[in-house]
This record gives sequence, C-alpha cells and structure tokens, in this order.
Amino acid sequence: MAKLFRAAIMGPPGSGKGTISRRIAQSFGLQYLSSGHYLRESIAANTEAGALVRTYVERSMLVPDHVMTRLMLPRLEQLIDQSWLLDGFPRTLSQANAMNDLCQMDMVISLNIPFETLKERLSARWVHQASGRVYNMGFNPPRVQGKDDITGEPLIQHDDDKPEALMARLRHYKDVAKPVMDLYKSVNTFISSSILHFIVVVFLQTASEVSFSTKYEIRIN
Ligand SMILES: Nc1nc2c(ncn2[C@@H]2O[C@H](COP(=O)(O)OP(=O)(O)O)[C@@H](O)[C@H]2O)c(=O)[nH]1
Ligand SMILES: Nc1ncnc2c1ncn2[C@@H]1O[C@H](COP(=O)(O)OP(=O)(O)O)[C@@H](O)[C@H]1O
Repeated sequence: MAKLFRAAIMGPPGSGKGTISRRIAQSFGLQYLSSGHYLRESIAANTEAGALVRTYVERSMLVPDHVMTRLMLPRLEQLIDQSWLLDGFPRTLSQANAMNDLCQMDMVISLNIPFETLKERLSARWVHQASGRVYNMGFNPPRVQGKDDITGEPLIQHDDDKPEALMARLRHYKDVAKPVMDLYKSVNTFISSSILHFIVVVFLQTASEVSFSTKYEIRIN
C-alpha cells in the first residue's frame, strides 16, 4: 500500500488557508477536511449542538476544544486509510494533543503573510455563507459580481474581516497558534510558507498538467 500522507495547514485569517489547501488537495489527490465546513454543516442541521456552535462562530470565537474534537476526530478515524489535508484543525494545543493520540501528522504548513497583505485580502473577501466558498474581487472574482458561481445566491462580507477587527484577530491567532507550532516544530513536521513556496514551485515545474497551479500566487514575507 502507498504511504499515507497527513498534513494540516495553519495561518492567520486571510492568509489563504482555504484557497491554497483546496488546490493542493485537488492536485495531489488528498482528502480535504475543513473544520469551518463541518461547523457550518452542524449549524445548518439545526440541532442543539449546532445552535451552540453558532453562538461561537457568529462572534468569530473559537468553538470549545471538546466540541471540536468530537466533531473532527470521528471523521479522521473514518479516513484512517486515506491521505488528507486538514484546514482549520488543530487550532489549539489541546486539539493538537487530541490529534496526536489518533495519528501522527507528516507535515504542518504555516502560511506567514504580512499584515498589509492580510488587510488587503480580507477587505476584498466575499463569501457564500452556506457553503463557505470564498472569492476575492481581485484574485478570484465570482463570474457574476456579488453572486456565488454555483448557486447564484448573494455573497456577503464578514464584519470581522474589516481592518479595525483584524489586529485583535491576529493577536489572538498568534497566542493560540504559537504552542501548536512549537509542538510540531519539536517533532520536525513544521514548514513555513517560504519552504512551501519552494515546494509549489517545484510542483509547478513537474506537474504541468495541473492548470490551476500556474495561476496561483503565494506571497512570502
Ligand atoms: N492576491 C491573493 N489573494 C489570495 C491568495 N490566496 C487567497 N487569496 C484571497 O484572500 C482571501 C483570504 O483567503 P482564504 O482562503 O479565505 O483565507 P483563510 O481565512 O486563511 O482560509 C480570499 O478573498 C482569497 O480569495 C493569493 O495567493 N493571492
Ligand atoms: N479548530 C477550531 N477550533 C475552534 N473553532 C474553530 C476551529 N475551526 C473553525 N472554528 C470556528 O469556525 C469559524 C470559521 O472558521 P474558518 O472557516 O476556518 O474561517 P477562518 O479561517 O476565517 O477562521 C472560526 O472563526 C471559529 O469560530
């Protein structure tokens, strides 16, 4: 059996985690698992658990660790014989420790993006609320302005993507992410975006059949 590959991507809001990980997963044939997606699914299911999750997500607060692990770990257990890329999980040390009890990660990618770039990207980010599909008026605009490509439903902008909210979100991200990064650095599974840039460039040079990659741009600080 081919060796399995398990990776996670980390980065502050607006760093491009969702955008790049969907593309990496698609081109390397990995299962893509997004914590945000499963949380939105749980909210849409209108259960008691979903109602609780909603109170956190609506305020851009981290959902409690025990709720997150109960949501994510069973899904990972089902994919025990597959390769995957995780977006948005683990986000805290407690989540990373719970993950480690289930399986070892082969690679953790951290996107390291300058503040000014995050600000620009988030102010131009439009999302389709129900699916979490993300657009950017400059980088990957929708086919019809203000409308989701698949459903045609209206796109929205999140209040906390505004520049005034960004500094606090970033500070919070750094506080929570640092112990997680330290953990993965200590077991040598950690790569920063400059190395990721190198990997993607090599990939571009060797996988010319993957047309999306030629359009991808990664900024490094
Ligand atoms: N210019 C540019 N924009 C990007 C890039 N990657 C993502 N974006 C846009 O930046 C915004 C944030 O990306 P997203 O994937 O939602 O970031 P996340 O919050 O880390 O998951 C979105 O509007 C994306 O369309 C990139 O490499 N270059
Ligand atoms: N691993 C996690 N732990 C706690 N809360 C999470 C986690 N992943 C996602 N969330 C919650 O879901 C929201 C949306 O997540 P996501 O779609 O990954 O967007 P973003 O990258 O902008 O935070 C977050 O603001 C947070 O409230």
